[in-house]
Amino acid sequence: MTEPVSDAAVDPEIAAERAYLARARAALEWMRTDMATTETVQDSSEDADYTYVNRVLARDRERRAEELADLPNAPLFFGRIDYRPGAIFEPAPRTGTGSLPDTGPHAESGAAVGAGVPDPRSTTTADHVYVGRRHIHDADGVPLVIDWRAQLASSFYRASPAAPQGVQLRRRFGFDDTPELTAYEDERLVTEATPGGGDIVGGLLAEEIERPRSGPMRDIVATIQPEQDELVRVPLRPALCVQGAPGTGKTAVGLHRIAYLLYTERERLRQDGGVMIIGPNRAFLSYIRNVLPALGEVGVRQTTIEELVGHVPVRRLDESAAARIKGEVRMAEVVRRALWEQPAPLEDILVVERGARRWRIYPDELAETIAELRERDLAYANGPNLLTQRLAHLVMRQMENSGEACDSSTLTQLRRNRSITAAVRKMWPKADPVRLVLTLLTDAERLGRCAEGILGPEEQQTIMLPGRPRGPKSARWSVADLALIDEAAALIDRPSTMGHIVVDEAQDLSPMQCRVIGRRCTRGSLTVLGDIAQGTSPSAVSDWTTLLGHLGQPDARLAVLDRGFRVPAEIIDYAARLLTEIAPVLTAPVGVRHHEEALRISPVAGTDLPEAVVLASREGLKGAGSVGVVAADDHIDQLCTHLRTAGLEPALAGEHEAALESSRLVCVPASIAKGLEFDAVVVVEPVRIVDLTPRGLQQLYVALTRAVSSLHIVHAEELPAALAGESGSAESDWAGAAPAAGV
Ligand SMILES: Nc1ncnc2c1ncn2[C@@H]1O[C@H](COP(=O)(O)OP(=O)(O)OP(=O)(O)O)[C@@H](O)[C@H]1O
Repeated sequence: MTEPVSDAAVDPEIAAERAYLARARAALEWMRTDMATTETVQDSSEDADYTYVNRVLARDRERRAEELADLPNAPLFFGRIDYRPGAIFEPAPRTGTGSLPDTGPHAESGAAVGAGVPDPRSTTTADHVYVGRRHIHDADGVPLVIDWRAQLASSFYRASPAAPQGVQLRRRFGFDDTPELTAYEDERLVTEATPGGGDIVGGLLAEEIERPRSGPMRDIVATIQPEQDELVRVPLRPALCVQGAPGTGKTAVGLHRIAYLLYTERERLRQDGGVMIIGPNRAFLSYIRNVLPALGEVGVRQTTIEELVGHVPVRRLDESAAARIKGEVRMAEVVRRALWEQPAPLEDILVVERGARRWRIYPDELAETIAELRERDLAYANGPNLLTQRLAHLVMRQMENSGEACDSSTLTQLRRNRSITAAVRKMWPKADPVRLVLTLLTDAERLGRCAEGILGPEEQQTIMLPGRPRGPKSARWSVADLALIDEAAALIDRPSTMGHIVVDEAQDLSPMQCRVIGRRCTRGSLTVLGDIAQGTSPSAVSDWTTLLGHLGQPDARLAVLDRGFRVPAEIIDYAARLLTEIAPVLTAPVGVRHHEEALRISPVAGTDLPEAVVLASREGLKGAGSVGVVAADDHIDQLCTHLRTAGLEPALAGEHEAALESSRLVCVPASIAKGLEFDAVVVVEPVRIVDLTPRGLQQLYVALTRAVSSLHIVHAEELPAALAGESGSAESDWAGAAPAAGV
């Protein structure tokens, strides 16, 4: 790989690439104008239908023209791959009539772009294919830039010296903020072996990763790595599950995968209900919210499991024991029993009058009919209709047996018969999922009945709702309760499904939450992202096979990402010491970047701790980008206040939607640190994070792996055993550190 070249004055290549960029920009402008001004197809102003069609077409054109607007901050291309001359483009003379070549979702990789298509970038030495965020062609249909999702573009991401895929050279471009092309970096794939088997991180990639963080997550479309690209492009089905160490790009892969799937399967996904991404909390969703729009996708629902279930607001945190039991799959049967114990036969004979005659259905027949319906896998809400139908049939059969002439209208009349409809209402009461779970968790007798042989008496006691809520509104629901309510709701009426669901931080899902997602998923169209080592919820499972089973996707493809892009090797190696305790089955991740000074550990006296945090924060703020102070949830408010008193202006993550963007310094409760990242991180009193929750070590592992450039651990108490001892870090004894030093 060559050193990045960045001086336009001395490098004629940069001047040439800038000229090409200007040409692409002009072509995009032409595409936009063409889209906006081309006449609508139909033109018959007297015909109302045509007028309507014209309006629809015109609106569609306007929308597509808007999509073609030149985004001010996004370069039109970010890379180039070179093939031998004639491999991609035919060196035909320019005809001016070239048809639009197929570089779309289904175009063949590596095949010539199209017969008779002239190529402005085909030189005597190479065919140049430019890769960007969207396809751009000129007025003659000549492709100037291909969409990164086109099949041909996958070689930009995946070609390697070992498997060059016909690519001779890969060029990555660097841009300034305007965005003007200011640099390029070449990698020769055919003639030059890449040292380290292609595992090195190029200068522009390292620069991109280390670009100071401010605000939400950015897309990585220009620098997707081969192992990531492979996962972005796997087909819709079967389900894909990605186990990835912190910072290996799972979230990025999930988001780019959505953009890719929408490119290749847009219509199918739309017809199947659209695409949705489920994240762990609002802070995380706010952090990722800009990535899909930057990739041109605005119609993707981004939600948490709480919002997805809806029904009631969450107002309480369960004790761990209660959350664990409520999250277990055993609860599905308890809820099922609670719902299906509701239909019950009348104790008396059902008498149906028709004219002068009376027909009778006896309680045992009613019981048999209800039992038969219970056996069937039907949605509870469909029961009344079917029961009415069955009862009408029973009466009609009696009528026929007694010689009465019956036809289809007899059945219709019987179905409307008042005695029958009133009996059905009584026997098959309406069910409301919230009320059902409320009674189940407040009525010990009912819970005892439904949980018989499933939950022990102590477990039953543990999951009862606190207080004596009088109705669904006064009850203080927890997240775990929502999954029970959703289970009931889905038994009553099947929920609508989605074309594709991406679940991030999936390791934290309880089995009952997995069922919430699984039942909304169309035939295995699911991407599951997570890291078993970061499982912090009380009911998190410890292996993917079990979790995928609960999601209803036992045949999912399991892939592993283990090259860490976010966290420097010095930090990830240190944090990975915890793995033997929290996830012994996982191998330690490999950090692709090295920063010798990345890790610093400062033991201080207890009384000095708050000041030491101020000091560490100030130091972090000296660098560019964001600083995160992560501490135990019951400690963070106090630290935040202290930082404010010291004249710093930290935001508190989770306090409001835009907290992460409102200040360079952010205080983060450890419980919501997952998925976030900061240029510099200060982790305060690790042992306090560990002691606060049953999965405290996992919580600490999350906290330690949020840093892009530096991690500073400040502690007064002993470090957890796995982290104590030689770390190779710069260890400074801050006991008695003079806060007045004015750092
Ligand atoms: N190919 C890449 N090019 C540039 N940046 C990358 C690349 N892959 C990952 N990154 C960056 O590394 C950081 C971590 O990525 P991401 O958040 O997707 O990782 P993750 O595996 O989901 O991490 P975690 O498990 O901690 O949530 C992000 O800033 C992302 O932009």
